[in-house]
Amino acid sequence: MALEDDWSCDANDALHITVVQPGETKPKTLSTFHPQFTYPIFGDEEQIFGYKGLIIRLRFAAHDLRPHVHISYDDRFKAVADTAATDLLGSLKPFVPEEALINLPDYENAVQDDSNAKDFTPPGKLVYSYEANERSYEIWAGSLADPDVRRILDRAQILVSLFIEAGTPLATDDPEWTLERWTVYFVYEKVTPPTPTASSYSIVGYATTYRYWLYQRDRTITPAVKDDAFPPPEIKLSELPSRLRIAQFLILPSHHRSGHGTHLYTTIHASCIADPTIVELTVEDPNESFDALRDTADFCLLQPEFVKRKVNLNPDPNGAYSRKQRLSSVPTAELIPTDVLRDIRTSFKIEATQFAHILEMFLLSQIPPSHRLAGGANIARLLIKKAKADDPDDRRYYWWRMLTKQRLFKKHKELLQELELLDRVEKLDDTVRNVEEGYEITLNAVKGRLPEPEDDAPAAPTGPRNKRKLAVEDDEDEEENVSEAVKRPKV
Ligand SMILES: CC(=O)SCCNC(=O)CCNC(=O)[C@H](O)C(C)(C)COP(=O)(O)OP(=O)(O)OC[C@H]1O[C@@H](n2cnc3c(N)ncnc32)[C@H](O)[C@@H]1OP(=O)(O)O
Repeated sequence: MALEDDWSCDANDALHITVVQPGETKPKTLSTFHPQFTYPIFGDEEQIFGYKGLIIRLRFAAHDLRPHVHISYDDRFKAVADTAATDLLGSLKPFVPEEALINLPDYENAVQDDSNAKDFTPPGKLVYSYEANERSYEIWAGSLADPDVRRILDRAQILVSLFIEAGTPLATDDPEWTLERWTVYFVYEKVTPPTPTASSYSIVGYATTYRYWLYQRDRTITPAVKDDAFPPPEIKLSELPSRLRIAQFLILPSHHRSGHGTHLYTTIHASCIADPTIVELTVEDPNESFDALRDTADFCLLQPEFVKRKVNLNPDPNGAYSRKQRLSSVPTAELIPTDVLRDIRTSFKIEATQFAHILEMFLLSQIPPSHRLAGGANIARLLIKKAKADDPDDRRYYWWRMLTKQRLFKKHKELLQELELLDRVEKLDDTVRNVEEGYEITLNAVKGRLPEPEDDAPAAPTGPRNKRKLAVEDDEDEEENVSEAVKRPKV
């Protein structure tokens, strides 16, 4: 134990990632940061044994990401029987390209005297430019079938293991027809070159996306055996109706919370909307911070459309309030304009569950804060009065909870039906409360980004930003669980 304590160190602390560019006489550091994860490389404990004062420096050239690994330490444990220091190069080799293992002076010379750097442009095509904090940025996109895209992606991919939990690098040596399904987006800052021969591009982040075919059965056609020519004409995957899926999405830590992720996501979304063969945008296993980014971006996109199309909850569905009837089911089509909403969802190409979340957020935002949980709404009274509450905003809030519960129930029906009735009611109640708390956080985050509300319109809530708590887990494609502690922030 004592031996391990003396000679062990935290792998995340030992690994330093450094972005470099040419300096006056040798490369200089632009930014340095630590990884979020090293378990794929050094094991679940993220510990390295056998070194004192260990620094593993992983360098990237700012423009073309030319990589380099340099290892230094003060002392190394001398092997005793079968106890030996971690084989650092052996652990790193599967994750870094061979070119990263040259000696440091050669690497520094290659970066300092790179004769191609001055004319470097990111691979693919320039698709979007923007300014932030008086600095200029560009987003470039190219197919993975392009060798220049593959070269930069191969260099960048170690970052996937270091920053995306359960993320795995892409195989870039697949056959061309499958590489063509992938588009890689790069975000670069346009910088003043530090030397006359240096590049004016500096990496900020990147994302990979792929198309996958969407099976759509035309029910107006009765299947029949056809006498078509054989072999059939070549099918181009890029022309078939598809979903677009974001696979890896990464902004370097030195650029976090400056809106780059939002620009990148919005650019990918805009490309889906512009492409008639793409039916909707989906995301592969998003984490909590990506969900926060996606929710804020989608809310800002859809909110003006909801306002323009006058989407709101009808507080008196089917005249139920006036007739004081007890309804046996949630009258969805009377509460919300389902046709208008279907039209908005398909034209904005947003996946159904994500659209439901954004719609629920919007409908919640239309109820004045004092009639919502966050503003101290009297839930006990609401549960007695239900749809017969006197105030239309109380009725709206009642129906908002019912609609949200209905969606949650449908989605988690099998799991919920395993519970006793009282437990089921309690679980749904907890879940809808957690969902609402999560929505309030997003509404709070988008406050400054949307036009100011009219005087009589409800304002977005204020309050501290806290972590979202959930009772039911959600994932677009995978089996879902009812649980207390979940990775996904919403249901
Ligand atoms: C499909 C996948 O790859 S899932 C994995 C996603 N990638 C990673 O987790 C890798 C490491 N992390 C990152 O690359 C970045 O933190 C990202 C991509 C998640 C976010 O990128 P950023 O450029 O920082 O996002 P951006 O500045 O546009 O944030 C927009 C909004 O999203 C929300 N948001 C972004 N990051 C976070 C976070 N860590 N926690 C909570 N909310 C967040 C905030 O509301 C933010 O607005 P605000 O800063 O005005 O409050």
